[in-house]
Amino acid sequence: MGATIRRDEGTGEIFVARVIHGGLADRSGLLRAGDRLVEVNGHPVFGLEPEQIINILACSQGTIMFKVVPITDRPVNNQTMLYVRAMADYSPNQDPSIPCADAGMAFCKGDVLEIVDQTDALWWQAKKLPSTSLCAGLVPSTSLLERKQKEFWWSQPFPIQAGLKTLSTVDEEEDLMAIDDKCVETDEEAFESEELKEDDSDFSSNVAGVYLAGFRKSLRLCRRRKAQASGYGQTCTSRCPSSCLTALENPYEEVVRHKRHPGDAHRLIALIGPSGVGVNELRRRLIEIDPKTYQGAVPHTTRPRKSYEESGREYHFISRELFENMAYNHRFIEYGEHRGYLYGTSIDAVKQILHTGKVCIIDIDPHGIQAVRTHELKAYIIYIKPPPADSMRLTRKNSEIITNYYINRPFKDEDLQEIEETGQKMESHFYQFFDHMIVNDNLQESCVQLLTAIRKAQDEPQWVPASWIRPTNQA
Ligand SMILES: Nc1ncnc2c1ncn2[C@@H]1O[C@H](COP(=O)(O)OP(=O)(O)OP(=O)(O)O)[C@@H](O)[C@H]1O
Repeated sequence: MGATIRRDEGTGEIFVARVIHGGLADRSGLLRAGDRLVEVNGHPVFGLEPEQIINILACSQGTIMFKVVPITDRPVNNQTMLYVRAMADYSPNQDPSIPCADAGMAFCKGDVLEIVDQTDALWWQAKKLPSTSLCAGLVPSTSLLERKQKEFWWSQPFPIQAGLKTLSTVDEEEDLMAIDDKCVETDEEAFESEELKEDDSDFSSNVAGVYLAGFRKSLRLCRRRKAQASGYGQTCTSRCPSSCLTALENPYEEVVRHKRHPGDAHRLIALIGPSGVGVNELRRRLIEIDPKTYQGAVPHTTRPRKSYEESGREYHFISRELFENMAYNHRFIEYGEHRGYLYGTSIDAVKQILHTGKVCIIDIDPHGIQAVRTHELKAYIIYIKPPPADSMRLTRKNSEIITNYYINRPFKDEDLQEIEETGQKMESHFYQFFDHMIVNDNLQESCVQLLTAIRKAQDEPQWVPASWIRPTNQA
């Protein structure tokens, strides 16, 4: 019927506890939360348990008659519409504390919910969007879900701090020894020459005079090692202690429907995915298709400039002191150290491209998420998901992967397995931050999907955090 009842334990009286928005009782307009129930089909209900009253209802046929004493002070519904993105999963069937599991609504991380009633401090009523259902369902309020999350937190098998690792599992020291012993491909000299090779392949493909910056292998290797050494969560915590944890712990994030004004800067496009899935291949192809529209951010480094390099083209070459200063002032989306030099992608390098009217497309790893989900960058985050291992084995037959030890070598089964596992962990921890997902199976199709998603992100209304549109001090 779309209503729940409760018994006042002191007096034995039965009251309508809540009327579900859009349900039968609500549509009839005859029952309100707070009404006192006196009789059901002629049976006095005073002193009965709610279950006994439900039994009377269940055995009734045809018209059901309620005798009620209406509540005198009807609460005025002056609530404004609230839309939130769920940052956690919820299942009413596994929640013993829900007043009525049948009236509950399950949701998953990333779902957008329309909160239609917040009168109850513990149980809100919501619809999942897009929704065709007239009837709302019960969901825990923010404070209740926070409480539940804290209880749940201790039973998590993978707390965020230790949840993810990258393709290699050895620690930094073992790693260097392994390089000396087994893998001559990546000793310093070979690495340098690989960088040179990379210069040929990356920077000579300067389409229409545009250099493809931000694809340097040293930058990608540095990220891989940093993640390996510290774990995504820890790095994140140390870099952005308050904002990051707040976002990870908030069970709901208020969102609004927002369409970019044609005169505004484009939204930053951030690709994320397990190392080796093809994030950079997709990014590179996109820029090559239309370099006048798409561009990568030029990274910063403290390594010395080589004779053929230009500052601001391959990298912004800066001193260690300046780099550390920028890091201290949170000017980097992410940064790390590789072979004694610092590398990073700065917020200003992204803004520089956005100000030219182009679409800036970068790749980030999970600890860069909070740095790009801001009012000024309004990042649209696209998760590049690995296809099932069998399919990957086929499509990657002739492809090569960068690992900690080898610059380019054919994919092995353990790489595919590791990409799949890392992808699963990424999804399970960070799915709520992904605006779109592309399964990178067939490369051509993935490119088309990427182009379409980016166009939609720039030109069609999207759900974005409300703080981006009504910035607060915290945002
Ligand atoms: N759909 C695909 N089909 C076949 N090969 C692919 C596909 N996507 C990517 N590749 C190839 O897989 C290899 C790894 O891709 P890429 O370098 O883009 O990885 P990545 O996700 O950027 O990871 P990392 O930054 O660690 O290198 C490359 O050789 C690339 O050409």
